[in-house]
Amino acid sequence: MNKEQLFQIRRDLHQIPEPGFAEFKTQAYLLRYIDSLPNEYLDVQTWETGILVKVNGKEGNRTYGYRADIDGLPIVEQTSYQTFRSSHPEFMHACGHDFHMTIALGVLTHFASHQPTDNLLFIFQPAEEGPGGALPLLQSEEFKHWRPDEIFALHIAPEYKVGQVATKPGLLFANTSELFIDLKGKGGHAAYPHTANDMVVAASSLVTQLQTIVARNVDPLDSGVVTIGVIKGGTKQNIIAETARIEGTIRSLSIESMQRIKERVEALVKGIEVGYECEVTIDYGSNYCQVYNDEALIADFSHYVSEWDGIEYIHCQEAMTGEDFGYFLEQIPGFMFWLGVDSAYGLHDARLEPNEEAIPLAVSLLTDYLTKKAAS
Ligand SMILES: CC(=O)N[C@@H](CCC[C@H](N)C(=O)O)C(=O)O
Repeated sequence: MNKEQLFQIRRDLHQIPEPGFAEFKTQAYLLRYIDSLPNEYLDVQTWETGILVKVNGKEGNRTYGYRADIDGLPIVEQTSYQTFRSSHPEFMHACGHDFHMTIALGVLTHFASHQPTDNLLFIFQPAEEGPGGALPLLQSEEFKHWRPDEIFALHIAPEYKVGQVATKPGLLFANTSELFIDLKGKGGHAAYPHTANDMVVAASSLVTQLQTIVARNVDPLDSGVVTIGVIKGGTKQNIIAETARIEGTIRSLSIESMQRIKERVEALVKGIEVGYECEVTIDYGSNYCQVYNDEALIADFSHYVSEWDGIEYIHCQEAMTGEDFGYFLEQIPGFMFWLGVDSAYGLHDARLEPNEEAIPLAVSLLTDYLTKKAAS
């Protein structure tokens, strides 16, 4: 498959970003492409809006899994793309899942006509950005039936150059928990604040207090994040808001800090209830466990990458990003790595423009890596 074909696939997918578990057009596109491949060695199953493709090896003693996530983000695209901008105005592939899928299809295309010795499993997984497709997929009969012995995945990294690959043994990504807080008070006329109970004021105070948790309650030698991405409340400038909602995410490197942060959120919320005479409910949404790379497999992969012409291997630090791929790694030995795509704008930025040259490079690297793995 040449690089223009890969770029075209990426651009097609870029135009149809969809929410988690609603990746209908994406699934249809992927299935159409997979159906067009030689199918002598392939078996295909769908699971929800995801797809599992098994390449049956000549001997098939082991199975190596490669996972690509397929959902988009609720971001209004602001890239300079003229011809392949998102056709879903409120959604964008701003986390590189269009790259992840294209690379998986590129590698799959090779193995559809070059039968490996062992089996390969390509996993197109929904809902990585939330509520999380990995855990229910792992529990599904479809996955159990083809469960791999080893598994890996990549994530694009705007901060690295094309040709750089970065990862580390052990902890790579943080534990995460979503955070949704609903506040209910008493609405009223803007001119009579003493008769009402203003949830805009209560929510504002809570957001400020939440920012003290990492600074004052998390061990400075550990790491934590409390980010509030959304604050909503009120209906009109001269009406006191009866309700407000705060949406955010909590991150920690250790499980103990996650527990501690949640205890502090709950304590601060109790204070708001008393102080502002309102009712507050907390919902932690979906939680992802850490991404923990298998040490022996990273030693093997880093050695392999370092020997590969045109790729620089970087031993990176852990990051506070989250990934439900961590659930695969809890059960199956494997690893995740960053793939450099050299964008001036980062992940979850409406202007993210990853360099497409990273796609053919990753396809060659992984095709070669899997050829060696599945033949050894
Ligand atoms: C790689 C990446 O950006 N992953 C997302 C995962 C989201 C987890 C969950 N929805 C949350 O917000 O806690 C990330 O934001 O790190």
